[in-house]
Parts: sequence; structure tokens; C-alpha cells
Amino acid sequence: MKRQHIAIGLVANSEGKYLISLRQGEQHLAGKWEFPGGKVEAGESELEALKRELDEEVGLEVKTAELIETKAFDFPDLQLQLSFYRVTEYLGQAEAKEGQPLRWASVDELKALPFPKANDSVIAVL
Ligand SMILES: Nc1nc2c([nH]c(=O)n2[C@@H]2O[C@H](COP(=O)(O)OP(=O)(O)OP(=O)(O)O)[C@@H](O)[C@H]2O)c(=O)[nH]1
Ligand SMILES: [Mg+2]
Repeated sequence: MKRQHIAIGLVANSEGKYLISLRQGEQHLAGKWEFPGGKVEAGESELEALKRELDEEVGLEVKTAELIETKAFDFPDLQLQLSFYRVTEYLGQAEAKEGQPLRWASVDELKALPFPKANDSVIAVL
């Protein structure tokens, strides 16, 4: 099985709250909250994927981002390599472009909401 690379964006607003959305329906890990992001496609860098995914999912234009953590995470049927980026500069107003529930959450809220297991360590350092 091939390890799937995923680029994920941590976007904070002026109140220090982070942008999250709810995984739904048919999606892997439906019912969990997540930071916007998705699969790095062939020929794309992680940063390019991060920019494309945040535009497609939440309508934000990422200007600059810094890698804060990368980790491998395995499910029985799926192997992931997750790269978490802190988005340091962006343009636009967040909107749910794929109809997904979208909200801003404080760090305390992040700690209380259900996230995929792979997110534990990155939430802990916020
Ligand atoms: N976007 C995102 N994915 C996460 C997070 N944590 C985590 O384990 N994942 C996992 O990483 C994978 C990301 O895939 P995705 O479903 O967002 O990919 P995508 O946007 O390209 O979706 P698509 O397949 O609908 O085109 C999923 O298996 C998801 O469960 C997170 O915080 N954000
Ligand atoms: Mg996605």
C-alpha cells in the first residue's frame, strides 16, 4: 500500500481561534472535526497542495505557511503521512465551499471536540 501524503492548514483569526470543519457522510472519519486540507497530488509540493486545498475547501488564499509537525499515521486500511502547517498569512474570508459545517474554535474548544487521533499532538502544542 502506498502512503498517502496529506497537507493540513492551521489557520487562526485575530481572536486566536482556529478554523475547523466537520467531516461528513461518506468521508473517512465522518463525525470528527478537522483542520482544512487534503491529499497532495502527483507532481505537487506540500505547500502547493495546502494552497489548493484551502482555496477549494474554505476559500482562503494562503500567502505564507510554516511546517510545524509531520507524522505518519496508520489505519488498518490506510497509511497517511500528515504534514501540519501553521498558516502565517492569508487573504479572504473563510466560507464553507463544500457545504461542510465550518467554525472557529478556541484552543480549549479544540481540546474538547472530537478530532482524528492523528491530531492529538498538534493540538497539544497550540
Ligand atoms: N483535512 C484533514 N485531514 C485529516 C486531519 N486529520 C486526519 O487524520 N486527517 C485524515 O487525512 C486524510 C485527509 O484526506 P481528505 O479527505 O481531507 O482529502 P481531500 O481533501 O483530498 O479529500 P477528497 O478525497 O474528498 O478529495 C483523511 O483520511 C483524514 O481522515 C485533519 O486535521 N485535516
Ligand atoms: Mg480535505
